[in-house]
Amino acid sequence: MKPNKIRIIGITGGVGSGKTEVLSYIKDKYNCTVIFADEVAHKVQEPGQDCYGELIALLGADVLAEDGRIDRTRMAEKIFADGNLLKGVNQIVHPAVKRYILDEIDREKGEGKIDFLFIEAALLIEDGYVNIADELWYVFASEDVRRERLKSSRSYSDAKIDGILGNQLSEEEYKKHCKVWIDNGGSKHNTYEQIDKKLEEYLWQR
Ligand SMILES: CC(C)(COP(=O)(O)OP(=O)(O)OC[C@H]1O[C@@H](n2cnc3c(N)ncnc32)[C@H](O)[C@@H]1O)[C@@H](O)C(=O)NCCC(=O)NCCS
Ligand SMILES: Nc1ncnc2c1ncn2[C@@H]1O[C@H](COP(=O)(O)OP(=O)(O)OP(=O)(O)O)[C@@H](O)[C@H]1O
Repeated sequence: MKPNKIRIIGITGGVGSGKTEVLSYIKDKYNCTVIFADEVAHKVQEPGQDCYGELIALLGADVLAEDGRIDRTRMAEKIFADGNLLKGVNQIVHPAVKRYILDEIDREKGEGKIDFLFIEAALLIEDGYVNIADELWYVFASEDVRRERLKSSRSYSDAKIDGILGNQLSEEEYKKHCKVWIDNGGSKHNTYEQIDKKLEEYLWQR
């Protein structure tokens, strides 16, 4: 039997738009692999991994927690308030994340067992994943809705949300680059219906 051709789909959207929520539904229902760029970014920052030393050299030893790991809250406070530091961090972390993801894609293509491979990242467009994925999906909800969800579920402060939002693309930019738009401003059920419609269509076309 011919191995499946895997469709590679990048999922993007602003902070709190529902990317993780969308993917946890997809992961349970479809024959796919999901890679979360944030998780990979955290992995490559662990002691002993590629980016650890370089990040401390850039940010200072005061970002370290007592156990020697990088304290994410302290790191976020620093980098989302200082564009140059954010740029420096991105230059260190993003190439390592991309290497990891490209290796995973190669591995999955070699095995040929899944129908879809999803890559979730807030920064897919900025980081050139446009060429890596077969297509990009944009998950969106209004800023007010996202702010409310982030405050209640993650206790993010307004200042933290503002800092992150200020470093992300505008709605128009996201929409321009993404072929599929998923409106997650309503109920989860409504969002799931949009996803099923799209993915079932792809499975039928195979
Ligand atoms: C700054 C860090 C330590 C904050 O960690 P924390 O656990 O508090 O938040 P978390 O990782 O969940 O990020 C919250 C959200 O902020 C946004 N965000 C994260 N990094 C960035 C960035 N470099 N630029 C713009 N938005 C970002 C994303 O929407 C993300 O989901 C962490 O985000 C990080 O390591 N960022 C640098 C690596 C990176 O660029 N990751 C993004 C995907 S490659
Ligand atoms: N349709 C929805 N209705 C109600 N709550 C939702 C809905 N979609 C997502 N949420 C909740 O909103 C919060 C943010 O969603 P989620 O974590 O999926 O966003 P994200 O885009 O992955 O965020 P980040 O950019 O930080 O990675 C979560 O607590 C999630 O459970």
